Amino acid sequence: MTIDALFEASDNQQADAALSITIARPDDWHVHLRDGDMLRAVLPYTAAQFARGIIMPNLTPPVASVADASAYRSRILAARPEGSGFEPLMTCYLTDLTDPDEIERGFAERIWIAAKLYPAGATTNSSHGVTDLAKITPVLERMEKIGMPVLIHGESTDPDVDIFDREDVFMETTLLPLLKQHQGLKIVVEHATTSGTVDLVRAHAPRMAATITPHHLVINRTSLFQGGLRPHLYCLPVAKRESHRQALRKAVTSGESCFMIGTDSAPHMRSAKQADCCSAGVFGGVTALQTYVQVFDEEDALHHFEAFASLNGARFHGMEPNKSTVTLVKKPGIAVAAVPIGGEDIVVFRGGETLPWSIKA
Ligand SMILES: NC(=O)N[C@@H](CC(=O)O)C(=O)O
Ligand SMILES: [Zn+2]
Ligand SMILES: [Zn+2]
Repeated sequence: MTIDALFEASDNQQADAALSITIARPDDWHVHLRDGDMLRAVLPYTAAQFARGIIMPNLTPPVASVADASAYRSRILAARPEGSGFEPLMTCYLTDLTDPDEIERGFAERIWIAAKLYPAGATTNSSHGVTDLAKITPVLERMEKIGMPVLIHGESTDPDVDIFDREDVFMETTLLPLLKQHQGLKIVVEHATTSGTVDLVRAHAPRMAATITPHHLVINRTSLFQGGLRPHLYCLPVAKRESHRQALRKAVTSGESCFMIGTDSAPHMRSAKQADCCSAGVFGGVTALQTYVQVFDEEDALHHFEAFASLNGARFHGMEPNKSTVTLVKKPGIAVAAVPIGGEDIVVFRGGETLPWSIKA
């Protein structure tokens, strides 16, 4: 990693010094690429930022077998822009009916590298998720045995639990017992949003880790209501109060190896967001690295950026960091405001805004 003053000729031909940082190319350990036209529209943005990505399996129907995952992987590879070496890392969607032998076969054949646990009804396309953890005990035992991580959307699905408490309640009522029951199981808490969650993850590292999104580092729950209701900032888990955002910023910039990038870039058509019942998901893939590096800069922690962005996730998943690099420059840039699909579009998180950091072309 190098942190430098980069000299570039500016418009008026004077040499301006801009802060820059060069790191091993990052990976995105949690991304939704969808399928079909949407896949083809959004993949180039993720492939421009990241070398590899853990692809979420919540399609309809879900990616729940070796054959499904293998076919989906081929569709992603076929949708890559020309010359892109982006590598999709597949996951299996756990259901009440998941077969431990199928799980092991996909892992042994390197078709998938992890399984995704959605409590049924917790989030977008989770209706086929697990209704009761007891139903997948043999699956989790097998995963523990073969060293295959489970990636968890950690929110309680009890309708009586306040939406802002669902993550903490899940950790208390479901994750703690799970940790006890499966003491060797590797667990990633996806899109952590509370101070309680990051503390829990720290306490159980290194077999436990967490992904943290760019949006949860820059918005809090008040942002959702800034001047009116902001559907494009609505995702699950919903953004929490400011003290939690501060705890997340501390966690990612701390240098601790249990925290890694996971954009949770989750595209939905504008019409699905600006609707009577807005779909959950923030499309952050286009501005992810610009946002993350800005946070590290603001927290005076650029020296810890490469660990979070490019090393911690690879180490957790037993992979080498990428050999290629990316350079980010503290030079204002404007990302596209929306990505068109057919006659419609998908609104980009922080798109159209002037961001203080850019990716060097
Ligand atoms: N994060 C979200 O709000 N939505 C995700 C699902 C998920 O990751 O929970 C999606 O698929 O749209
Ligand atoms: Zn989720
Ligand atoms: Zn997600």
